[in-house]
Amino acid sequence: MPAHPSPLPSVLLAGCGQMGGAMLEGWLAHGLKPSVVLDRHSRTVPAPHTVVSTLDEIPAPFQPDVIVLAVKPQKADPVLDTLAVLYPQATLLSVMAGRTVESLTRRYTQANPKANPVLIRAMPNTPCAIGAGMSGLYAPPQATDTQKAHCAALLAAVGETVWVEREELIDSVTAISGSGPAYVFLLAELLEKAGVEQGLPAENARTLARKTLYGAGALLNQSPADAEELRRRVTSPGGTTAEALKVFMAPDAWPAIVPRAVAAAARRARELSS
Ligand SMILES: NC(=O)C1=CN([C@@H]2O[C@H](COP(=O)(O)OP(=O)(O)OC[C@H]3O[C@@H](n4cnc5c(N)ncnc54)[C@H](OP(=O)(O)O)[C@@H]3O)[C@@H](O)[C@H]2O)C=CC1
Ligand SMILES: O=C(O)[C@@H]1CCC=N1
Repeated sequence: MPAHPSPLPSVLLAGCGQMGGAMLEGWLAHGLKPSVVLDRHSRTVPAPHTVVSTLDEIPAPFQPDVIVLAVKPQKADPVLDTLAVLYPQATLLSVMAGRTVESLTRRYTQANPKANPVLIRAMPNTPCAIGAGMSGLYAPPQATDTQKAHCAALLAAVGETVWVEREELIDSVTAISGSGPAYVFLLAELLEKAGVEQGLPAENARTLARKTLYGAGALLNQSPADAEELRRRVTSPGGTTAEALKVFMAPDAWPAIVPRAVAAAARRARELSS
């Protein structure tokens, strides 16, 4: 990944697990103003950045441009309570599924009635770790251009970004691109298994499945053609693909299952909202 022409804003990354860690890898590759990572599991970051295992360990003068909330939604409240005292005027970028601007702001101001935070939401995905992330962002009307630019810069440094105009659309983004890599990894697992059932050695089945998803993804990314057209180009009339697609595209198969799965993810995001 090329070095960023100007360093990214300084962050306090609260939570450095799967998603926080993926973003941090990309940010470090780009160049980040001196930042602090909070995570209770030991990890290291190169100087001048520091890792703390509790918020009490943050060096007193440190004032991040953006606090990135990347803990599980169910574990956010104690973190918000302490942050509200330490950083009453913060710009917070939440990548948490579900939790709304209103619920996060309410918790923050309950913990410190003098706090006046601005919450921006984003839904990234783990390919951020290799600069191939896809993030949706939402900013409420009170967010300033600088606050939005800082948050957008962080996510643009690790992939593509789209802004959505209504907060509830972040739940839709979550169900498509936030959770989406898992759907693709599931397909890789199932193709690999099916390859073994067809008699391929396990190592071959694994390579064939992974590289097919990689190649098809890269072609989708580069080609101006619609996915549907790219699919047609593989499907010879009366050939092998058509037989497989009859199974995948049966009315009770993928055309029914994919929207149902996406709706289930979006529903769960709404359940996590408060
Ligand atoms: N995983 C993904 O693909 C995506 C996740 N997200 C969102 O990102 C957020 C994080 O998800 P994910 O990265 O998977 O979760 P993880 O559990 O992998 O990461 C969170 C990390 O923060 C640590 N942590 C939590 N609370 C504290 C605390 N008070 N002090 C110190 N460390 C703490 C956790 O430790 P411990 O486990 O011990 O609590 C864990 O190491 C979620 O809100 C999720 O909705 C968004 C997009 C995609
Ligand atoms: O499964 C989850 O809840 C998180 C949000 C999107 C991806 N992982």
